[in-house]
Amino acid sequence: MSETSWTERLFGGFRKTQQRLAENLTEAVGTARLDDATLDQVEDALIMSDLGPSAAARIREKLREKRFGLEISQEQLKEAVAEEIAAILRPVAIPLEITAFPRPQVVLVIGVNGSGKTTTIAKLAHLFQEDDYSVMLAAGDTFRAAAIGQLATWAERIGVPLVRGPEGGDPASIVFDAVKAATDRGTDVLIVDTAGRLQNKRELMDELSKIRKVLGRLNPEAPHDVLLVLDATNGQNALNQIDVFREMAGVTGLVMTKLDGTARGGVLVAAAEQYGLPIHAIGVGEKIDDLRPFDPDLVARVIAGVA
Ligand SMILES: Nc1nc2c(ncn2[C@@H]2O[C@H](COP(=O)(O)OP(=O)(O)OP(=O)(O)O)[C@@H](O)[C@H]2O)c(=O)[nH]1
Repeated sequence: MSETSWTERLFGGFRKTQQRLAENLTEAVGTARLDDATLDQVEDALIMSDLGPSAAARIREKLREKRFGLEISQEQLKEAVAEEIAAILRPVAIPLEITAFPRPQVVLVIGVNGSGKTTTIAKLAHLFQEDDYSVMLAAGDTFRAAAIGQLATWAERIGVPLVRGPEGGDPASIVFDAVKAATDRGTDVLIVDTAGRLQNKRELMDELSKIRKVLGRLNPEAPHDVLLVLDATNGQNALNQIDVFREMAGVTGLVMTKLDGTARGGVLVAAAEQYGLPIHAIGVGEKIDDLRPFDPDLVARVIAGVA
């Protein structure tokens, strides 16, 4: 996909977030000079736009440092906010690099059901294919037949091999078979789907640690990446999931999906500020090329509504 159409899609996707922040900020700028009352309002506007108290406080502080007492128009305020959002996003906007030696690089994908996990796996596979990496998928979510079927459909559509077992099968043994198959074929990336039953933490933890153990036996470096897929429409709840999964599964990076069609895209900034985990990619739609690594400056401008 050309960068122009991705940029357009980004703007389209973040429209609701942008509107929310713009509305909230518009209310904030009542006076010509940046004073404490205005800064309070800006901070509130950022919190109401899901950027979280910590990012909001940081942005407020930076604005105060740089502009206190100076005249500021609404446009300048948005520009200044965009710059501070970019400063928060830049350190975490890190694409997922394929560096594992020996191959394959094993990417474990975790997240609650419905977060967009399966779709994200397909989109990630597609991204890697575009970079000429060979990809294999493993259907480690054996809890629901639908999950296996969905992954199989995607695998066929994008033309990547899938290692799968029966519904209720042992995820660890599927992962074992998949790593062996990927190693034999010299596949670059193996992406592993996992079950997302957060309501049964103990079982999920056991399952993940069993998968880890099997992986470790085949390759001490694996899994090389543990990606948590988050649904931006969940707002604050998405952040709680980072806490839970980090503790359970040692998350190495995030993918945030469904940034289109939600006014809660500010949660991307909250996640960046509060956790500092790499955000490898963002999803702004259901199509195969709706997931991309992101340009922090562009996304910051989109969120703040600066053209
Ligand atoms: N609008 C939008 N929809 C998305 C995005 N990513 C995934 N979806 C949709 O979200 C729904 C759930 O996605 P799945 O990939 O099935 O999510 P999952 O986490 O695997 O969920 P289960 O299959 O229920 O375990 C699907 O209808 C996807 O098309 C996105 O970035 N934007």
